[in-house]
Amino acid sequence: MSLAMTQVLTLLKEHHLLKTVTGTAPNEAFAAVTYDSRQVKPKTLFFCKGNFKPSYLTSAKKAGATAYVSETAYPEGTGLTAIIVSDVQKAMALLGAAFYDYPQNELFIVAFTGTKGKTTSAYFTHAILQHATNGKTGLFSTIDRVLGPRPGDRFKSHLTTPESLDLFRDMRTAVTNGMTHLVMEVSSQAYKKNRVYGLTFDVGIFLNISPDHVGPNEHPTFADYLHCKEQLLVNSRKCIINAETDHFQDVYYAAKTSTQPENVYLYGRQGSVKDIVVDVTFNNQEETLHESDFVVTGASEKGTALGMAGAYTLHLPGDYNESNAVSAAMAATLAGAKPAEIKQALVDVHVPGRMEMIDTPNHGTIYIDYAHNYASMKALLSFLRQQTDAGRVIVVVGSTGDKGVSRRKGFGQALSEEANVAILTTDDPGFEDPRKIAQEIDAHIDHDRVSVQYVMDRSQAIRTAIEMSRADDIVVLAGKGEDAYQKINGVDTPYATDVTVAKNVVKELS
Ligand SMILES: CC(=O)N[C@H]1[C@@H](OP(=O)(O)OP(=O)(O)OC[C@H]2O[C@@H](n3ccc(=O)[nH]c3=O)[C@H](O)[C@@H]2O)O[C@H](CO)[C@@H](O)[C@@H]1O[C@H](C)C(=O)N[C@@H](C)C(=O)N[C@H](CCC(=O)O)C(=O)O
Ligand SMILES: Nc1ncnc2c1ncn2[C@@H]1O[C@H](COP(=O)(O)OP(=O)(O)OP(=O)(O)O)[C@@H](O)[C@H]1O
Repeated sequence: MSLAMTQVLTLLKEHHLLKTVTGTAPNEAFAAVTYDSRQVKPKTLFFCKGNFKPSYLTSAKKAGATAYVSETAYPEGTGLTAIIVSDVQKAMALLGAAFYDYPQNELFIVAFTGTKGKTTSAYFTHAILQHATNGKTGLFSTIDRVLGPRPGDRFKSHLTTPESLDLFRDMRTAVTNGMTHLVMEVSSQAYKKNRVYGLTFDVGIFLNISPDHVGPNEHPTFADYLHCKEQLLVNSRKCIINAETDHFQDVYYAAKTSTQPENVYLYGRQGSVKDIVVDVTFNNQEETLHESDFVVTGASEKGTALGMAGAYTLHLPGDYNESNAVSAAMAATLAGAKPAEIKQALVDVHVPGRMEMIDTPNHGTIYIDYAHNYASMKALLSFLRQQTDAGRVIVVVGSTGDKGVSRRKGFGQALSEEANVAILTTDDPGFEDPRKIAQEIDAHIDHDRVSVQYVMDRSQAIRTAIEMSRADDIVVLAGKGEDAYQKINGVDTPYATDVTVAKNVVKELS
């Protein structure tokens, strides 16, 4: 991979990003691109972005960078070519795509956005397309990135949507490894920070939106959050929209600004959307705590033409997971999958930390789930409550520190509406006091309906919940999924995972 200076300047000029350039050498070319001084090699084009310190540029220069792209010129960069731009994140995305030689042109890309269900739906779609493409589908999810067929091609993700340079690098690796398709999650932050600037997706799916991610390090307002999410549809060739989403009209309008209506597909649960003509509907046939059977119907000419009508079984409980599965099936169909491949994948699929279930001989049934805001907690608990006749719903939950402060009120509300017992505990407290966070959740709990305990050691909280449960109770371990750490004072402190802790307790008790 390489990039010539002439190409850099042409691209930046074409996109009206170039402000000034000083010290260009004739025929200058780059052998590497990075935004991290610790990764610099000789002939690197270095990007100064975010919470950048000028000393990083000094380090980059020492390590062999020959030019830097930045919104400000730095004295520490004297001797390097200084490419000053109006938006470094956009510049980075454009130049990253060029450096890695536009890998997106060699992949069919399906991208999901939504407040809830991105990871689950991406996993479903990936599972279907793995069948359809004979193992040639990559995955960029919050949990992990899959760039090829070997175990070494799968690694943990740091961000839901990677920085643009990492994104294009990983796409290129996926192509080199023989991948023809890619399923990815696109967070609102990805658009806010221009990580996917310039990228057009083959299919973009909008799952839902609810209040979340508004705060100092994320979005200033809900309107900004919605706007960023809508950009996925503006930048997709074909769009799929959940007609049940809040702000549907805004979202549909955004899709139609750049996509012909015949390439916009709407879906919804039968009877749940009024005044909207959907293309695909689905209807539950049977739902248990283990799986659900549902039927998909083409509700318009366009929806029928997809050819995916029929009965499906999903081996993951939760009525909202049926909706996720339908979005995945539609996206996979547009990517070339057949109903038989969809059916097989939905039976086999496993999504780590989402609705994992542990049966106990004498205590309640335990669910480990990643629910970590009002919408997901409400969806999860109301589903489980409908499934249990006599038993109690016992929930172990905390809320993250330093971000998502509104989630604390949301948890209090959802617990008041659906739970019998809340064990408040620790969940990635960051630089905050976990007990204080728990008190903020507690302030919104209706104590006439819910009995509350504070057990700040998360493993101990899980033990308390399981020990107190009776056979017909449901125990929910919420918010951490399969996270194997707790973020405490800036350090990822190892944690055994909710699943492991729960399994150990169950073993001891049986
Ligand atoms: C607000 C935001 O987008 N922050 C991201 C951003 O931070 P930043 O650019 O300020 O980077 P930084 O780590 O502070 O460092 C500044 C720069 O100095 C460089 N550096 C640093 C040290 C050094 O020795 N040398 C050096 O050159 C760094 O590489 C970086 O380029 O770039 C970093 C990677 O370069 C990300 O890790 C970081 O995400 C933070 C950790 C984060 O938590 N982001 C969240 C809000 C996020 O993006 N979440 C969404 C999901 C949200 C959802 O669920 O919808 C996501 O897509 O993951
Ligand atoms: N369609 C949905 N509607 C409401 N809640 C959902 C939906 N899908 C999943 N959930 C709930 O949200 C939790 C997180 O799901 P998932 O990881 O798939 O979403 P996500 O969009 O990737 O979330 P995040 O952005 O927080 O990583 C699940 O564990 C479940 O409790």
